[in-house]
Amino acid sequence: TSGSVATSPIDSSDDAYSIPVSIGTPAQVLNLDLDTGSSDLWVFSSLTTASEVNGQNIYTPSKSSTSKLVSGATWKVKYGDESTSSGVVYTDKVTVGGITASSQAVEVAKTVSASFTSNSDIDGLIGMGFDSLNSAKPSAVPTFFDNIIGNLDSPVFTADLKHNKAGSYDFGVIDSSKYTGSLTYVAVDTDPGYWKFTSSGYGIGSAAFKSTSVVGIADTGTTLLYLDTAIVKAYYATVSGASNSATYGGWVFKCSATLPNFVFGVGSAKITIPGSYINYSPVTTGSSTCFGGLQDSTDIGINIFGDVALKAAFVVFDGSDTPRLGWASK
Ligand SMILES: Cc1nn(C)c(C)c1CC(=O)Nc1ccccn1
Repeated sequence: TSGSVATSPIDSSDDAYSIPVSIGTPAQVLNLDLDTGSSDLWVFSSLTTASEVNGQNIYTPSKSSTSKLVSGATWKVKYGDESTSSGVVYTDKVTVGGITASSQAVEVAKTVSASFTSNSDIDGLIGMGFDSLNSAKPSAVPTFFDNIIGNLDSPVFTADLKHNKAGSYDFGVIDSSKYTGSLTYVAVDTDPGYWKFTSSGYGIGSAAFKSTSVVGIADTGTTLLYLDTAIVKAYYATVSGASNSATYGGWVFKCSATLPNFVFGVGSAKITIPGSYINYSPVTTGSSTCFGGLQDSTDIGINIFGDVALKAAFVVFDGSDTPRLGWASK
């Protein structure tokens, strides 16, 4: 089988991209953030502390004839930005893009942290990382990709994220109409569980491409592009008035600034991120100071090719016995 689901940015800053996911019988449709940087499928639910629910769609297991409690199982996930959620585990039927996992572990939240409560556009996450990142106890539960991969025509899913418009995630098929040129594949290191790869270098504006290994993760669940200090400083050195602001916790500049393109290498291929994608958003609504879409990864401890980078490319997440990433321009 193969399938495709539209994915839409949740706001004008492309802060996250959601997909409709059907859970249970009859179907309860929730808008989940497909996240290649984590491996828990968790949802706002009828069990979530009422004061922590703020407009999200919820999954009510008791209303589904196919839900089953996984006795004794709990989960607690903590993301790099310190956001958290935790709860218990059910299995139920889950359908994405016409593809069904008949007994998918659905991690039902009993509590979520403030940043999830305040985002009414996201009803949970669907993790598409490797099982080692799954937080369920006493044992990890399989991801949606784990559960469908054996039925897919090809053991892959692809990401075609776009700026300010709907894109798509495809499962089991590589749609060559969605990219230009050819795909360049690079090896993935699945330790500790991310889609971790090595970029072959970078270029800033019209400057010469710098061949250098940049290890990072392809992470659809992270908004921005986070890279090493030297690269980030070199980039913002070309933006007059840019500064690394303690107030705002990162690089800022005048919203009227013209930003250079940023190129990153994948093998011999090059992906160009338009400078406009790096003008992420005003620091506060209406401000003339804007926060950069490229930020320093030092405090994170790993480079993250988040949505700012991914939306400039067509990306194949190849889950074959030797996982790899395919990259193409579009
Ligand atoms: C690792 C990291 N440090 N910092 C500052 C950020 C933003 C990250 C990435 C991150 O937290 N991503 C995330 C958050 C919630 C849900 C899914 N992914």
